[in-house]
Amino acid sequence: MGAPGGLIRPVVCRALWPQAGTREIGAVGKAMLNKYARAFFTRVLTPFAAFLIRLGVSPDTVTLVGTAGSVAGALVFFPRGEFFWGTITITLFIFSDLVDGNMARQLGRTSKWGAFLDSTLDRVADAAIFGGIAMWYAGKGDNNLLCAVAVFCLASGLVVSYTKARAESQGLPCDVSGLVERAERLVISLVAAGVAGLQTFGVPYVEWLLPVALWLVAAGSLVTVFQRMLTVRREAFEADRVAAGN
Ligand SMILES: CCCCCCCC/C=C\CCCCCCCC(=O)OC[C@H](COP(=O)(O)O[C@@H]1[C@H](O)[C@H](OP(=O)(O)O)[C@@H](O)[C@H](O)[C@H]1O)OC(=O)CCCCCCC/C=C\CCCCCCCC
Ligand SMILES: Nc1ccn([C@@H]2O[C@H](COP(=O)(O)O)[C@@H](O)[C@H]2O)c(=O)n1
Ligand SMILES: [Mg+2]
Ligand SMILES: [Mg+2]
Repeated sequence: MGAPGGLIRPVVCRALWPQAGTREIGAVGKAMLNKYARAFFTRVLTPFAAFLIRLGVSPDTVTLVGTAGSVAGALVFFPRGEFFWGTITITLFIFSDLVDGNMARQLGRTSKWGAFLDSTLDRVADAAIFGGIAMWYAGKGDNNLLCAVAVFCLASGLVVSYTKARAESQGLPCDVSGLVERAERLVISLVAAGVAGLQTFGVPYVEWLLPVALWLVAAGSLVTVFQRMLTVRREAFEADRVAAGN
């Protein structure tokens, strides 16, 4: 998980920038879904997480199996244009990303390794999802422009996440999620892909949804990269100023 809600005290940042020592990021720092939907899904998924714990399953196993299932769903179905079944498969597995952390918290075993594994494998699943869509448009979907937009979604999504990871590795809080973080990227793309996939069953007028979603995610991710970069730029300048004693 990125920054948990509540009080954040990054040790390095505090040393560099004492007045930034206590930051309430829970309310302001999260995009819409992470802010509102996460609490709901936490309540819904907690009994399932408890059930897996009773079976002796570890959070890391859930992280790994969830990613493997999402990647398989994306790379088996999407390149063939089977968007309905691809989306159903990915959706079944991708909620593991909300279950693994829930299990770790119930066990009182949240760990730095778990946080690293969770975030790193998020990138793998995201790459497979947008890569699978790009492969469809590069092949039978036969649309170079949409292939490029899907590749842009893939790359910009990675950059969105990288901005935060790189800032935090320097002790700079990146306490703005921006317009489109991971949950938004996935919900917009997967809802559109799933509904567009109903075309296979003869549902008319749905095929335009996926292109629209891709353009939205691409534009939103670009805005988000700038939002995060500007936030980190401000914080980096301030930290440098304080370190220089000005
Ligand atoms: C007509 C059919 C309509 C169907 C409607 C279905 C509606 C479903 C609607 C909503 C589902 C909403 C689920 C939203 C859950 C959001 C909760 C949330 O915010 O979780 C966040 C979490 C990501 O956070 P992490 O902390 O684990 O990871 C961080 C993240 O990777 C950061 O990346 P960044 O944001 O910066 O790019 C990193 O920086 C950070 O390091 C890292 O820790 O959640 C997720 O990512 C998982 C979200 C799951 C989203 C599931 C989407 C599935 C939705 C719909 C599928 C619809 C299927 C439709 C089929 C249609 C058939 C007709
Ligand atoms: N295998 C794992 C996965 C996650 N964690 C911890 O949970 C946090 C992420 O929570 P989510 O609700 O977003 O999944 C993560 O930062 C870790 O602290 C873990 O310990 N092991
Ligand atoms: Mg998770
Ligand atoms: Mg995750």
